[in-house]
Amino acid sequence: MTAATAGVGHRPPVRIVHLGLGAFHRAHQAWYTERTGDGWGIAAFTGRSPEAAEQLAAQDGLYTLVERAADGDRHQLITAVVEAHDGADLQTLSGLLASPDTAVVTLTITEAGYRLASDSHDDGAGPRLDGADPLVAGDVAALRAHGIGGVTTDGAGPENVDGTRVRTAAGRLVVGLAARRAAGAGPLAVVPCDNLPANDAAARAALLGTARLVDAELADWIEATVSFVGTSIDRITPRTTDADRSSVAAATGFADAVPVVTEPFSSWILAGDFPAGRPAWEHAGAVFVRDLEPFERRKLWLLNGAHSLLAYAGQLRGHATVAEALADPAVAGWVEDFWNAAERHLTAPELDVPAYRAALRERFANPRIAHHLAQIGNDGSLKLAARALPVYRAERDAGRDGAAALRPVAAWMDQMTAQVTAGIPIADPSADRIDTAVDTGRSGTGQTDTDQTAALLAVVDPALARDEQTVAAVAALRAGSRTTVRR
Ligand SMILES: NC(=O)c1ccc[n+]([C@@H]2O[C@H](COP(=O)([O-])OP(=O)(O)OC[C@H]3O[C@@H](n4cnc5c(N)ncnc54)[C@H](O)[C@@H]3O)[C@@H](O)[C@H]2O)c1
Ligand SMILES: O=P(O)(O)OC[C@@H](O)[C@@H](O)[C@H](O)[C@H](O)CO
Repeated sequence: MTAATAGVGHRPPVRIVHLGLGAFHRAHQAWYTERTGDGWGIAAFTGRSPEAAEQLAAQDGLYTLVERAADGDRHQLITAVVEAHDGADLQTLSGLLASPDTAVVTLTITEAGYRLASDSHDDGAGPRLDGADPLVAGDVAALRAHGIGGVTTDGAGPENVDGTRVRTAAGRLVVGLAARRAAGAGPLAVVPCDNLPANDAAARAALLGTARLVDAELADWIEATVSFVGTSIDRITPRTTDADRSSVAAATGFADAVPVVTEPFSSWILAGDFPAGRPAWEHAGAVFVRDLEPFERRKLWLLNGAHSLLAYAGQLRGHATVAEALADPAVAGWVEDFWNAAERHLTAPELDVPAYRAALRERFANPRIAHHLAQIGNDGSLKLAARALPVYRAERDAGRDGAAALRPVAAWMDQMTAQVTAGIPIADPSADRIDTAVDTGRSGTGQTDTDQTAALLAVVDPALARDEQTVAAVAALRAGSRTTVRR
């Protein structure tokens, strides 16, 4: 499929730069921008490998979005992504950010992509860049050695000591924003669209943290000029499969290498300033609010928290997808218990939690969306801290035991233990620490299951791991569920 074969004429100019060209960006921000129809084009960069950009560029950025409802598929051609590039192409990124036409930078780089210190939430001071992270340290060293403006016209530029380009999203943005500053192109808005609390603060911490380690003047300029917009983003979008590609080809007649399959539901709630303008996303259903936090909590706790519970408890009970796990009465009961606990702390009337829960039951049960538990279970050490433990803390503060909110954590521990034991790789930035923690409880070490529970909890939340009552409660849940696990 190309623009010519698809009958697509004039394409809009680039006004949005996106980092993290994955399925979700194409199902969500690109879809909203397309629906708005006011002529904003997107230049999207991959995160870690050029493949997705090469595939999309070969189709002139065009792809099919499949809205997969319980009763059928609806196909739509998306034209809003007008350029697709390898994320390592700093020259193109710098050129686009140096243009005053570019007004917005969106991000879907995963929670792990922000490279934040895992104990950030302990001191209450907000998110903080992990300067000791090897990728961050490598980028900082490269940028110091070569200079931020060292991107040459042939695309060569600041390279890490091992010869690879700047690799973190924040490092790349720092290079691009230096070019923008030098060109006098003015302010812009950074709009993170990843599932983490206060994602505006996370993006700010990553970007300013990196800039401060490299060039204090540039950091001051970013602080004064760049706006960080908080978002709550929602649209269940599983990884595209070969079967999806075949069904799209059969339905549309186009051999699309990178279609995206998503649910009909979509939500985008935003709070913050757009100093250089933005598409009228509200015309496509986005909602702009002053206070994002209640909406963000509702989504992260009820949807993503339940997803994590389903991912670990579901896999332990032999299920592969969300719909399958939810059809298991034991798992569904644990989800309802978790939601009951969370709902007690989601009291703003505009949240309408009963309706939100009813919609979630229906969305999760969509039998035609095969959302794999293994994909959702990735990076659990980061996700649980934001999606389950805040509910536990709120319950404890209210004088209750909060056990229902510890179940996702207990299930994660059992799933991690099962994976390590079976030699199944763990996709998590703390995989090595998880491995070591699982070993804590092995026979012959003289340590107990409780020691293992404490060691695993320390990977997720070091402060809670020092609380004996919490460790005992998680250990009790693990012991209780082992008797019901079907292998
Ligand atoms: N898929 C969904 O249902 C959904 C819904 C809401 C929000 N999100 C958010 O979007 C993110 C991406 O989801 P997706 O479905 O597009 O996944 P995906 O695997 O299709 O794409 C992930 C993208 O992030 C990039 N990336 C991965 N790790 C990175 C890193 N460490 N640094 C920089 N970039 C990195 C990848 O290269 C890729 O471009 C999620 O992690 C989540 O925060 C996803
Ligand atoms: O995308 P993640 O990895 O942050 O979380 C996995 C899922 O819970 C998530 O993708 C949801 O499907 C999504 O947040 C729905 O809007």
